[in-house]
Amino acid sequence: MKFFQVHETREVIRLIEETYASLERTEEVSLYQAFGRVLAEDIHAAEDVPGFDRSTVDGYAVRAQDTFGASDSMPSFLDLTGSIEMGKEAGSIAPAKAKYIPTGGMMPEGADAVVMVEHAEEVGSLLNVYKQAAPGENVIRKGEDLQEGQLVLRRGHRLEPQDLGVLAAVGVSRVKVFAKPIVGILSTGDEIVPPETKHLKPGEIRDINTVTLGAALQSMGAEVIYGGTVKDEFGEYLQRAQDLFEKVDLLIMSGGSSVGTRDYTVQVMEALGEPGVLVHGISIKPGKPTILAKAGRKPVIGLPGHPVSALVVFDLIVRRIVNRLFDRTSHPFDPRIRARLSRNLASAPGRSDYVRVRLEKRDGEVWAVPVFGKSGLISTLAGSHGVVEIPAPNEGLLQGEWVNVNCFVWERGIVSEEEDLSGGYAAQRGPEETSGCC
Ligand SMILES: Nc1nc2c(c(=O)[nH]1)N[C@H]1C(S)=C(S)[C@@H](COP(=O)(O)OP(=O)(O)OC[C@H]3O[C@@H](n4cnc5c(N)ncnc54)[C@H](O)[C@@H]3O)O[C@H]1N2
Ligand code: MOO
Repeated sequence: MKFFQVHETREVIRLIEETYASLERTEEVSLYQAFGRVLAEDIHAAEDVPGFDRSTVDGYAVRAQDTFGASDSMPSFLDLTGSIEMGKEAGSIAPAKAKYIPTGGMMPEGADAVVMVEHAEEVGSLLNVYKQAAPGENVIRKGEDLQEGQLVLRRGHRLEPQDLGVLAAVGVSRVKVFAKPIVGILSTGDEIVPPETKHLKPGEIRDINTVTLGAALQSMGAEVIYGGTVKDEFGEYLQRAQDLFEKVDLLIMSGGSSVGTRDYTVQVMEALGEPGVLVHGISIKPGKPTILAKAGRKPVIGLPGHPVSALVVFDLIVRRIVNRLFDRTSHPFDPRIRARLSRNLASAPGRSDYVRVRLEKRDGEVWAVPVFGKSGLISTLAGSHGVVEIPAPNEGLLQGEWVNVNCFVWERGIVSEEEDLSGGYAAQRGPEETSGCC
């Protein structure tokens, strides 16, 4: 065992990638149950979306060239040859003809633009057009949304509401997703009692980490088994850990990770199975006494008892392990925002510091205001919006400096400098195609 030989964060992240494997357990769910689940297959569009040219307005389907030069004082005169009904075949139009078309209606063969009703007037069987239309105006082209054969969503992508819309559009009503990883949480400490405890005895404190870690896990799409609290007694601790370990894909233990005489977490982890403890100590603050182990194929993690440390380490390290379990590869967005630091921050070189900050808007700029306090004070975390990292080689950051604030947005993928931020959409569009309505 590497007893408190601290490892650098980067080294630990690499080890996570190399050591813990995807569960490769999948299931099929309907679109109605797919929100928040992680895709276990690439999805290709089996057909064009839409499958036909459609109008985006209520108006008249025309050949654009028949309207060229039209204005209030010099309208174009077209023959009105009927109406298109929603969900029905649209037929065709000949030159100098027009058909009424509702929003979403199918464009008739021969028409390439729609004149809005506001810009035209029916006079008997004639249509006066007062504004010229450009080819393609007010029309969504066949396949403009998605093209047959196109890769639309990638394996490893978490399904958001808009993704479910894409699946519905291409007619995929059931999808293969990764099974939810089952994660067990066990909190240790003689002083820790359940949050429901009305009256605390001297020396007792209520269990904070079980609920904070559980919620963070749930927001990532994991299924949580709450193991409750266990006393600092090796036999009982091991028994409870073993019972929980049998039921889960990942076991998280909070507390007892340091080097106190009753800190049994390392011993319990070693006893759960080979290869045992891989890392005891990371060069970060808070969170130094974090433990990473593996028993058989399963990851077992020991988090520091201090509530701030436990949640900050979850965000930085454990999130990666959970994502690994369902092979989650892509990121819906970058949760870091740029802000200016409101005061100097000192740091000891050789370890990465994660300083809690509150975000404030001052004169149109976002400022990161450090929230100081010991890592045992959960209220400091509740009063923060994220953390600023002071990387290991740095001795601090200066007031007014622009920094990245890693916001506490629990549901998200991993974002680091090296990783691409393209999101789950396989299709990348040019900037000129990203704007516009309808
Ligand atoms: N001699 C040293 N002592 C300590 C070191 C060290 O390097 N040398 N590291 C300190 C750091 S840093 C941390 S963090 C803590 C971590 O200790 P443990 O993981 O062993 O945690 P405990 O001692 O069990 O608890 C620490 C603290 O947190 C409270 N706690 C524990 N579990 C919960 C919970 N579920 N909910 C709320 N609060 C909890 C506990 O009562 C203690 O006050 O070690 C330092 N010591
Ligand atoms: O994990 Mo400890 O909080 O570094 O103070």
